[in-house]
Amino acid sequence: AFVVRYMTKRYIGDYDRNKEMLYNHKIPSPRDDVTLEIIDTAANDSTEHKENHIKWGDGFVFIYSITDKSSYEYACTLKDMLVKQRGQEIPAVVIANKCDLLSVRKVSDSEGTTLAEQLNCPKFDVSVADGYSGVSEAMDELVIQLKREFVKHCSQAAVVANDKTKSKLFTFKKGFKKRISRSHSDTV
Ligand SMILES: Nc1nc2c(ncn2[C@@H]2O[C@H](COP(=O)(O)OP(=O)(O)OP(=O)(O)O)[C@@H](O)[C@H]2O)c(=O)[nH]1
Repeated sequence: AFVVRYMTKRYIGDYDRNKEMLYNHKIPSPRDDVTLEIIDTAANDSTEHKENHIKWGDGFVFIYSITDKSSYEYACTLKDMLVKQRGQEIPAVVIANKCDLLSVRKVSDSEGTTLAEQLNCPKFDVSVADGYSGVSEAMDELVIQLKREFVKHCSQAAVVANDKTKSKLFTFKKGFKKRISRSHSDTV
């Protein structure tokens, strides 16, 4: 429901929880359009499948329902897997969903905050059923983190490429010096 709300602004409340879905979502931008590939994971994924998703993803949305403790515990299990495989510095957001149902809350606000702290990421209280704004705000934040990570990655790659060029030049210089000194001693 969260992904479809984000992509279409509409609320559709009935999905097969055991079906994995892959969506493409284009975000128009004045400079370059960005296309997000979003996997809505299935509830019955095997451990291997989950690990593959963790390897594949550039960013992660951890959604739980505030009315369902087991959904929170499941999000915590996935958080442990993510941190173990990829560390804590991965773009992520935590979504405490179903905030229209506060009267039947089963997961406290501080539990949600703890999860977000462990992922070093922000938490958003939303109701997918009630509206689009909370959903888009959370996804905008994730996209900002993804872009930041992308820029960091590009500049690191540029530094590595620059270092490689420098070390090639250094080898060349050394070789050149040797050759010069050898030819110098030949003539003396
Ligand atoms: N009241 C309320 N119901 C919601 C909200 N978001 C989703 N639901 C309902 O919660 C159920 C599960 O939503 P899904 O989007 O299918 O969530 P899921 O995690 O893929 O599926 P489950 O594992 O079945 O919870 C559906 O019946 C939705 O209509 C919300 O913000 N408020």
